Amino acid sequence: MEGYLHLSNGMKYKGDFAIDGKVKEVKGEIVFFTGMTGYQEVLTDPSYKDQIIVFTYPLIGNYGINVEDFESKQPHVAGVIVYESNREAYHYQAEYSLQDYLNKWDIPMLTHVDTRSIVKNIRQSGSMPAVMTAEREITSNTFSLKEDGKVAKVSDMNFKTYGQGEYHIVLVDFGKKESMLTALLERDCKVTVVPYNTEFTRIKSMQPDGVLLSNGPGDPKELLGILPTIKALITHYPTLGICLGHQLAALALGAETTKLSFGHRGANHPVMDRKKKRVIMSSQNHSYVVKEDSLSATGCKARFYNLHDGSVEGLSHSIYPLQTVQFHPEANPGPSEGCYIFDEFIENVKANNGRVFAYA
Ligand SMILES: NC(=O)CC[C@H](N)C(=O)O
Repeated sequence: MEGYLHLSNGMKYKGDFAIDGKVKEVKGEIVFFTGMTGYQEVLTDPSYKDQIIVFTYPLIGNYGINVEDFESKQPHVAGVIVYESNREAYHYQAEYSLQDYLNKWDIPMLTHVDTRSIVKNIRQSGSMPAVMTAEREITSNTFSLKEDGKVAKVSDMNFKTYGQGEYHIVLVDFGKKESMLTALLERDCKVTVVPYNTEFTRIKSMQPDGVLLSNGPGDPKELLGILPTIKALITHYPTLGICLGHQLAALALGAETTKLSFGHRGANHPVMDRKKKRVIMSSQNHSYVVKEDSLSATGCKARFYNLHDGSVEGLSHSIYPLQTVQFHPEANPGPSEGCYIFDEFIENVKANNGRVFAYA
């Protein structure tokens, strides 16, 4: 069925909705992902909450959707744009085709649009509001987006403990990917997942050996209210911050964040680790970055850099056992070359030996 993608800069693309019935109109910030595979993990990564995602690889869906590679219980994107999508799934583990899976969750997919042209547009105008609809013409006020409150929508508000490992890690859930939990469970941890707004005293009463601040959707500055808790955690426990968790740790220590024009979303972003003097390929999904020139009074130093644009990709701290990364060391999708960050975190946890420190 004929359909349209409208961008707020005035561009319009005609395509086919991959659905037989009625088309649902959706709007969201439009972003693009450059990996050739990994669409299942992308769709179910809560950091993509309410975004419209363009997959740049021209054939998406050929291995279907399986039950093992979900990063959360449901897809979070508002809509999907691909050049061509397989109607059938060709993989022994496939439980659904991509189209059936998206239909099940009432998420529209527009196909046979010129995805290269869309991406060029996003690269020029930046990520922007977009509308997917059956309507050829829309009014400009259709583009107004409500972008706040996404973390509250995706954070699990229940407290749950997983595993029986030696090290007790509290994972603060801003919209976590399952792979982060798995990475800890594989490293002899018991993990308690707590809601994003859990108070410091409650976490302290759980006697953690370390804290993981997870990834999550939206602008980190929306969460200014919880920065005192983040600072208290960083100054009491070995802490690892990933993506949104990295941005929140930086803000809590007095640094600044800013929004990139069109962000980094893909599975082959080269990152320099200045400590190890090596380059790793990384999986990425973010719009915001920590500003390097805001680090001077924070005690943080940029350890990792993105080799495409020089932006900060991770921090270390001169006093606290704090590590943060903007990229995704848990991979899924993408390379796991950065997974040594989890090993370093566990080393910090071991070295601290259950001590509750309290730096001034
Ligand atoms: N994956 C993430 O945690 C993303 C962090 C933040 N929402 C950003 O876009 O920069």
